[in-house]
Amino acid sequence: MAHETWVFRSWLPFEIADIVAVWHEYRIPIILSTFTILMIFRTVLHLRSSRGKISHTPPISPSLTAQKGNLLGDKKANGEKVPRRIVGGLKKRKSSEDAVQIGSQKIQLLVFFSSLTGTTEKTAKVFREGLAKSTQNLGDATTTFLEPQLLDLSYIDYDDYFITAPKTEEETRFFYLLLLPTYNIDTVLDNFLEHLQETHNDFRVDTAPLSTLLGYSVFGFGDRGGWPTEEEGFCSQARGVDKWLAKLTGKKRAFPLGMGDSKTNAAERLQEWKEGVLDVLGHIARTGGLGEGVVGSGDAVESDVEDLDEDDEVLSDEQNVAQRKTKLQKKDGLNDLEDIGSTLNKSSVDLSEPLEVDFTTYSKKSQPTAPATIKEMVPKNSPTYNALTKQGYSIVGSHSGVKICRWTKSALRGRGSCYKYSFYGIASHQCMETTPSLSCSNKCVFCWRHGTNPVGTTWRWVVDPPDMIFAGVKAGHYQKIKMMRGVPGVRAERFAEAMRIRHCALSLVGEPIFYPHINEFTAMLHAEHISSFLVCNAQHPDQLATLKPVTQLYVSIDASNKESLRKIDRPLHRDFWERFNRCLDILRERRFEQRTVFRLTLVKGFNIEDEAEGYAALIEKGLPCFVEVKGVTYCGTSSSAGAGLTMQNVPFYEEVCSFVEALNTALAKRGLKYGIAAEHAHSCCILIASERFKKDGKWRTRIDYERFFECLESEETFKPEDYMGPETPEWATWGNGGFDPRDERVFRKGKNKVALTESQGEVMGDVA
Ligand SMILES: Cc1cc2nc3c(=O)[nH]c(=O)nc-3n(C[C@H](O)[C@H](O)[C@H](O)COP(=O)(O)O)c2cc1C
Ligand code: SF4
Repeated sequence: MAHETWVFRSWLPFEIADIVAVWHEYRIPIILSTFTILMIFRTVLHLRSSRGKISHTPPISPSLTAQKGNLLGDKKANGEKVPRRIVGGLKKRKSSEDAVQIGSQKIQLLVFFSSLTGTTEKTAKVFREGLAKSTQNLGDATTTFLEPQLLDLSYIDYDDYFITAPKTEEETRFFYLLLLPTYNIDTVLDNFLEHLQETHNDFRVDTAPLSTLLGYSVFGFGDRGGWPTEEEGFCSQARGVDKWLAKLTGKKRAFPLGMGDSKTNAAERLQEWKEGVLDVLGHIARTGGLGEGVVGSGDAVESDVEDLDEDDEVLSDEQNVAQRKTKLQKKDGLNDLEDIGSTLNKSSVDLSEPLEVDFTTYSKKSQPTAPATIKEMVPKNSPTYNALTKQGYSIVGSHSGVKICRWTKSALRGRGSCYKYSFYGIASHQCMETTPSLSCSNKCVFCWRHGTNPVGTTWRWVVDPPDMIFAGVKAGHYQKIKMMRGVPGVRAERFAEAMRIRHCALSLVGEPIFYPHINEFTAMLHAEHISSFLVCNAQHPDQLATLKPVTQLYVSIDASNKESLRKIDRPLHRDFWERFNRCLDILRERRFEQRTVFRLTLVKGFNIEDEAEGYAALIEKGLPCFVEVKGVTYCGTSSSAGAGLTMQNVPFYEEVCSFVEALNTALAKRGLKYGIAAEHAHSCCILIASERFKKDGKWRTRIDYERFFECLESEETFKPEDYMGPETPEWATWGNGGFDPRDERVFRKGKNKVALTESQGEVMGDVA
């Protein structure tokens, strides 16, 4: 350094040498201040430029034009066009990523429509205005709903909206609503559908380029006068658009496809659909995402998966993540249901004393002593708990369960209700299947519960309060219904109706009257005008005798004689035959207080052959109002195989019919006034009814539910005839098959329609 200074001095002027000396003296402060000044300057520039951007950004970005250009192809430096890949498809993202950043979310609703004769256009304008008003109050401090925009599909460029979602520089996310008529002549809708299909199949575009949308939902207008059913083309184009958008958005159907007949119910259907959509938008505002949904319960027997078109099976990306998460966190979710109990401080029943109920003997004297510690029937993490939850049950508290049955799912999709609709008017999508006791005292060979439920002759477990069970099963049921929201084919109006439980089938698994507070539980159902169909196994006469009236009371009659009953029900009680007979006596006594039913489940090789006379004798003893005869449902599980059941044990529908005819003749021979009233071939089920339920030559097997509640609330004695409903519809009567003509008949892929659905019944995994 000394050498360098000498060199400078030898040829530089004196002042420069001084500057160098100053530099050496003050270089650190000089560098620091220069750096600070530069940083301040840069920050000021940056702030000025970003302010300019915010104030001038339009809601929909002009960048679309650029994207369009890109789609047609990028140019190489030499001007040659090369295919361009549009990215934005079905990314595997964390579910939270899908959510709009809380604190900055802006939601833009785009209402697309198409119209030829003007009806949809008028409706869409009014709809948009209503939507603008309704969404004004839907947002909060963190979410703003921008004024919904109306877009005519005849005038927009599809590339602007249906290749990728519009982009804005602000944090705005889009939600699409489409109101579409259907035309079987050439219209703009054909081009639109073609565009969606081409985009999906375009090798340059990822398969789900619209996955950045928050969600979408479609409503179709059609004319049932000219196109009565979906097969004949009712709303076919709306259905097509719904399907393609499911693919393009990566399964972001936010609410089921709505459909209305423009000549009759379109306004009503549209209103229901709109309410459903608003509900989802509220959910998005609160949580930033669509929420969860599943195709089915996941169980081979119970799941709907095989009913879905492979490429139509639609769950949102987020839903799929949620579904996996739900599985992983099932335990936590169930804890929520269980927690309902702990939050109910005051139960309507005094539970301070653990209840010990003896079902093994009629003697009132010999109550066994209580065990030192009372255990839970189905403790969490027990093998039973895991097995039941795997089968799709939600366990409520420690001994109750709820599950949505396949018929409920089928009815939500407009594919038919269970036989109880044909016979009694129960709409399956409004029916909750539950039990307050997962434990049973039989091990029936045909039980589709896979032998996983606990068994016992004595209630020796903790007893949960009925109000906790009631709240828990309802919450579990609604949760499962909501999870069906994104499933293809779910009908908007049925989904809306399903959010009000109207019927309860107490028959899921186990034995409902095993539960010591069953009367309090059914009273809670009735207080909310939910009908009660209670099935018991004819093994608990004491409980049956004290049971208060339910809408319809069943006993399972699984055999006509003692030996056959022992083989088929494998009862735990030694005195099972005496118990069984006593139950029949009780039923006979109760037949003028409530509707009583014998449920016969026919198993070939076990309880059909030569037993018609035996069953007729039992009917003579119990004189039930109705006799339901059903072919057994084969579940194809290892447990049914273990019990010795195969498809050979499943009777063909023709065999069930022959048996019913033989039984009917046997009843007539005994002078009993019964007749074959109705059938539901789809589930291999036939109804024999007492002529008490025939008026003016017409069967009246249906129920007037509101009348039932009136009778109950009057606190006066009433008879089953007092709540007898209207005539059984023609299509449900014997000889007409029993399939509701309003529903769409769907046959499973690769299965022989005749063999399965007509002859051996659908495997609906349900005998409720
Ligand atoms: C020529 C013609 C063809 C139609 N084709 C169908 C059809 O295939 N399926 C359907 O459900 N409705 C069909 N419709 C009924 C219309 O979709 C329905 O009337 C709709 O409300 C018309 O809406 P717009 O007035 O907005 O054009 C058709 C109507 C016309 C006039
Ligand atoms: S099968 Fe049973 S649970 Fe399912 S809808 Fe019918 S009655 Fe309800």
